[in-house]
Amino acid sequence: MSTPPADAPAVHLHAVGKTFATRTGAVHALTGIDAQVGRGEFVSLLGPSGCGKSTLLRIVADLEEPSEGEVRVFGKPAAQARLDQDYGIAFQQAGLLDWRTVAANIELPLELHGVPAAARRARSRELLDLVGLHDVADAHPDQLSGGMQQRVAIARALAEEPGLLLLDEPFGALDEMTRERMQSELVRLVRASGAAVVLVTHSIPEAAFCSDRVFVMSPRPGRIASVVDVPLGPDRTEQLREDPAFFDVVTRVREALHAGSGAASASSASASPTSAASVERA
Ligand SMILES: Nc1ncnc2c1ncn2[C@@H]1O[C@H](COP(=O)(O)OP(=O)(O)OP(=O)(O)O)[C@@H](O)[C@H]1O
Repeated sequence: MSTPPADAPAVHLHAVGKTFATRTGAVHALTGIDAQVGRGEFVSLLGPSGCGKSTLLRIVADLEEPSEGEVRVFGKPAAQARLDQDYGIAFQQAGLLDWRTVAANIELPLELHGVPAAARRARSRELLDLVGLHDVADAHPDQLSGGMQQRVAIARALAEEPGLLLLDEPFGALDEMTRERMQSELVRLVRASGAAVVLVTHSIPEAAFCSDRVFVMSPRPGRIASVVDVPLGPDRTEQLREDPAFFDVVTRVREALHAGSGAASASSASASPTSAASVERA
């Protein structure tokens, strides 16, 4: 394989579509997805239930094959990026192993890839500090709250210093207050690590608070109906939630979501001139 360009975006999707063959016929989950996520950029995927958000994330992660189109992760085919551990992934269920300690859970991907014990331990200590959990390193996951378990899952996803984090509703099972706290922590963590993020969410405020851009999807077959730029700067602190600029973004995302639901046939990323320009921006 030729060497991928050093400035290739974290994610590049061109004309991606996905059709599932089921016993009751074909399910057209995604069509005509054209988008890029820049290095270090935080993008959310928002859209009605069943519009294909998780499927798109799974395609980027090479857990699902697209039926058509091209997927590149840091300029490489998705399968190569998976082999190279270019991304970390976390889902709504933290998916921790209860028989391993918190530190041992974080070290698991490093262990699987043959990283020596001393280096693994050093990395898990560093990550536990980063997520504020160093005092529960030797606890077991079932002794932690849901929010703490999600922090462990995110630390585990960051263990191999990936340039990209793929997150599917990671805070979906948490109460509202914990969820808000986790959002600011997540933004702080990924800014510190420099990773790009693709976050699947159902929450308009979550997408607005965390993202640099929000990709709003139409109902099935899912396409990117519009892209909302979020000009709220790099620091996302709790005060931002009271800021009129934040309300403005929430309103724009909500309007885009409603417009997208009524315009299932709108062409992807061309709902407005700014959207088209944004989606092509690396
Ligand atoms: N393995 C599969 N086989 C058949 N159909 C599937 C499969 N995976 C997903 N689908 C269908 O594809 C469509 C998109 O599903 P997906 O889970 O990606 O949507 P979503 O936007 O993430 O939904 P939600 O917001 O409810 O989690 C749905 O109609 C779903 O039933």
